[in-house]
Amino acid sequence: RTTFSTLDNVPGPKPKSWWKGSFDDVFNARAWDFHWDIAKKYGSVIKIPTFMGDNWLYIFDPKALHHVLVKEQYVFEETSSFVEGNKLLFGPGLVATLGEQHRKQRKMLNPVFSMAYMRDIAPTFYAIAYKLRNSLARKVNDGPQEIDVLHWMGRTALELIGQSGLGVSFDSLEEDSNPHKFAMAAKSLMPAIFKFTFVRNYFLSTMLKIGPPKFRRFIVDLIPSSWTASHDLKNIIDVMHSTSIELYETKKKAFATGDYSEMERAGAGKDIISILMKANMEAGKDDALTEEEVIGQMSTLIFAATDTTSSALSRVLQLLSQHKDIQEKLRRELMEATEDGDLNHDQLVSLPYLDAVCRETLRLYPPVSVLVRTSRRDAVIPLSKPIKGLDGQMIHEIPVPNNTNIIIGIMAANRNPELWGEDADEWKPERWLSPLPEALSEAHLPGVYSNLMTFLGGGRACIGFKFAQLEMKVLLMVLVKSFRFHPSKEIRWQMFNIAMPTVAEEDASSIMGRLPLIIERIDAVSS
Ligand code: HEM
Repeated sequence: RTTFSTLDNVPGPKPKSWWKGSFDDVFNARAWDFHWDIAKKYGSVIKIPTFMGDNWLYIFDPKALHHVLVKEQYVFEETSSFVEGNKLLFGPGLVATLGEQHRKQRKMLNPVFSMAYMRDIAPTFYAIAYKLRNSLARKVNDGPQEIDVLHWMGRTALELIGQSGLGVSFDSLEEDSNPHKFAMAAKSLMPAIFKFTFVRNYFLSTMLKIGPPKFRRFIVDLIPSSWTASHDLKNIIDVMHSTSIELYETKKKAFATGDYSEMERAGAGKDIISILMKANMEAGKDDALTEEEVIGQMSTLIFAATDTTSSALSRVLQLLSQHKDIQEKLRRELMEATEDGDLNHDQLVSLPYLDAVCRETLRLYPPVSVLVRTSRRDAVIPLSKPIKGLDGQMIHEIPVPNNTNIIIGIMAANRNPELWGEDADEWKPERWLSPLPEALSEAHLPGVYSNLMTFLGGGRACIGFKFAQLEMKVLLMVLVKSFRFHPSKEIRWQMFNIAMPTVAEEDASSIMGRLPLIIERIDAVSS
């Protein structure tokens, strides 16, 4: 800690406090300006002072990103706090495992997210989208109404992954239906976890060394009920875990007896977990996952698919409400394309303007703005172009000691003006209709999707990125054809782990989001 290293020599913001450095500037609900300012001021490699003088590295340099996420992905792993925290929350699924165990799980799950699955699942997506449309249509039957779009997108995203991921319906999407307890738990999960960000980063590993799980649970039970955060989180985990086990046992019984009646009410056994369970039964001993690992994928999928998708959908509807011309142009494309009825998967994904609107939204407003990796040994991170160190010397690569935390600047990479041009921070779907800047293709960003880091890249990239795009496109197709969206109240997006909209004038400390928009019915929707 007393030796001056290359990492110390990297420019970055001054620490706000000796205790936490700039940690709270980087990770807080209003951190947008801080992230934009440091990207503009320091460029694509930034030193972030954190807890007690510890330095983290913030990167969006393309070569550095490629190195960390692809080339040396087993050196730069998820942080222990992320993996251990997720294991407590969801069990040993994809987001809670590392190295060989994670690779093995991806090997079993990657084929499930195939193009054939996407084609199969498209009708289920349409059916859910029409249910949503009919409920909204009933609400605006007598004229335009203010509606909380985030509420409906959240319920819909959960229903989409519920039916197509787990083969179960959590929500009839009726106005006054009682959501399933799992749906309630999933909805409260993100805000509940966010309260533990600092504790999770710095103390979780130590806390996990205290006695067996039963003892730790006993300790949590002793925490006074007035400190509700820990009890809320424990109750949420209990509901998600017990529901996953129930579902798993139902499916197992159905496979064993051949009686699919229970399962076929939703998903007809075509859901991700059923496909995984079948493949797992046929897999060799070396490839097969344990029951615990399969069960671990259930809450993982719900967690990974719900808030991300509803955040993206809410954002695109808000943007359309603010850009009438783009909304009309999109509607025209959708109307013309569907003169002869609904489009199948392949027709839908190849509509150019719909695609441009989705890509541009996911570029400028990635639901996940930053992620953290940690070096598991001493390593060297190469850079696309040298930066000037604090001592005036040029730095061409950065040696990082074992256990250095690296912040992956997803949003900063997606808005880098050196790659996207001077209008990088404007929402312009049209940019996707002409060839993209040469600098961008030459940069070789490691993202799995369209030169974007939104779904990350490498062995831990989002496994559901095609699923997410299809969800967005089906819902936009159905909703934009049926309704006109207008802005309502001033909205402030919170930079939680996943971006969430709130109403600016409402309680600033609220961590349950809301996105009121005025919805006007424009077609003869049969309700
Ligand atoms: C717009 C929507 C979505 C966005 C922006 C998004 C983004 C991401 C990102 C950035 C990661 C990397 C997380 C990390 O390394 O810590 C990730 C991982 C993951 N995503 Fe998504 N995601 C979306 C939708 C979905 C959907 C719909 C599914 C499932 C159907 C899904 C399943 C997963 C899973 C299982 C992982 C963990 C992969 C692994 O560790 O191997 N995501 N996602």
